[in-house]
Amino acid sequence: MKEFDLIKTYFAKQLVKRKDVALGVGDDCAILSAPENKQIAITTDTLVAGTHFPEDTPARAIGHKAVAVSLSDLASMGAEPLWISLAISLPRVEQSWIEEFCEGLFELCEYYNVQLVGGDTTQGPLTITTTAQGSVNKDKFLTRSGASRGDWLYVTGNVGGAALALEQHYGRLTLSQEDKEAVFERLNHPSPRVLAGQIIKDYASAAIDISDGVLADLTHICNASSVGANIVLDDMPMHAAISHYLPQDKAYSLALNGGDDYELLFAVSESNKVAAETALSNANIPFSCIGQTNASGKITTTMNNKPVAIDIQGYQHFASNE
Ligand SMILES: Nc1ncnc2c1ncn2[C@@H]1O[C@H](COP(=O)(O)OP(=O)(O)OP(=O)(O)O)[C@@H](O)[C@H]1O
Ligand SMILES: Cc1ncc(C[n+]2csc(CCOP(=O)(O)O)c2C)c(N)n1
Ligand SMILES: [Mg+2]
Repeated sequence: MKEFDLIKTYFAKQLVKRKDVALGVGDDCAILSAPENKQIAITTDTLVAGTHFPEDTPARAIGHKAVAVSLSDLASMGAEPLWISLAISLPRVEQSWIEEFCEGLFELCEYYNVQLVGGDTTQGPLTITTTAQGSVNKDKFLTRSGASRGDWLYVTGNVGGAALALEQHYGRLTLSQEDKEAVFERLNHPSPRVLAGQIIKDYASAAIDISDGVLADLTHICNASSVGANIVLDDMPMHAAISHYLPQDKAYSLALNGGDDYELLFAVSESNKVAAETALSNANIPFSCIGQTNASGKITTTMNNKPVAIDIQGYQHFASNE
């Protein structure tokens, strides 16, 4: 099967058909109708085999994750997902692999009514690049730069599960079968917090999605907002399996620096605190208040009201080049 047959057989066959897509897969460009009185949020992510997912990851999980990481970026800005494009480089055509990849990809697209509107198919090392587009009400979006001193900091869900899966993958820890299944689910099937993003856009002052690690992504908010922050480790929602394998200090270091959580980290002013918490609770979204921004210009961590030092070493490409 060659390039054009692949596109026709797999990528042009999606169930989602949006009215705002005048022209989808098949021409030089897609033609999309911008929603009235809205602005478009657009984000691009690349997943490289061996860098962003273990080489033996099931195709279905890779398809899922390719959509999830981009929708997670839209979620962090409070955007509603609309369209996605897919650039895929494949070493060879293995039809069963592509079928499963498309199942993972389209399942999440269908859930969020996102249409695949175009892309590019090439031969090469397994690499997937997604560009997702979403809409926000005019000038009503979240950024990293809106936090003020004294805002409360929150995280959705829990953190560290994916990082624990990678410890198993790289042979640094040996997990029980039950824990392995739970944490590989977190690594392979992250659920983008799209609904949470829609809710907090009315209450939060700043937000980011956690891809590099809570502390590294908090650094992005703090730098962009010119604030410091203190994180209360006692309140950090850690994945339950981590404490089975690591002493407390190593558990925090892994969970807060590992990344791949795809949860939202956001700031809320004192005056919006109750309303934000009520709205998230009403929507059954798990969240934890993990600290507060301040004027220190630094990020500090405390446990039992005492300072504890945790290195901030979020995921950075090219880190090993130095
Ligand atoms: N090659 C590039 N050209 C232009 N802009 C880029 C390029 N690479 C990254 N950026 C921009 O730099 C900013 C930070 O990128 P980064 O990929 O770290 O985003 P992120 O949201 O922190 O990561 P993630 O995609 O994992 O959530 C974004 O605005 C992104 O669009
Ligand atoms: C096999 C394997 N090794 C390591 C990791 C960890 N990892 C890779 S990229 C990244 C940050 C987000 O990427 P980006 O900044 O490119 O969006 C993280 C936490 C992984 N997922 N799979
Ligand atoms: Mg992001």
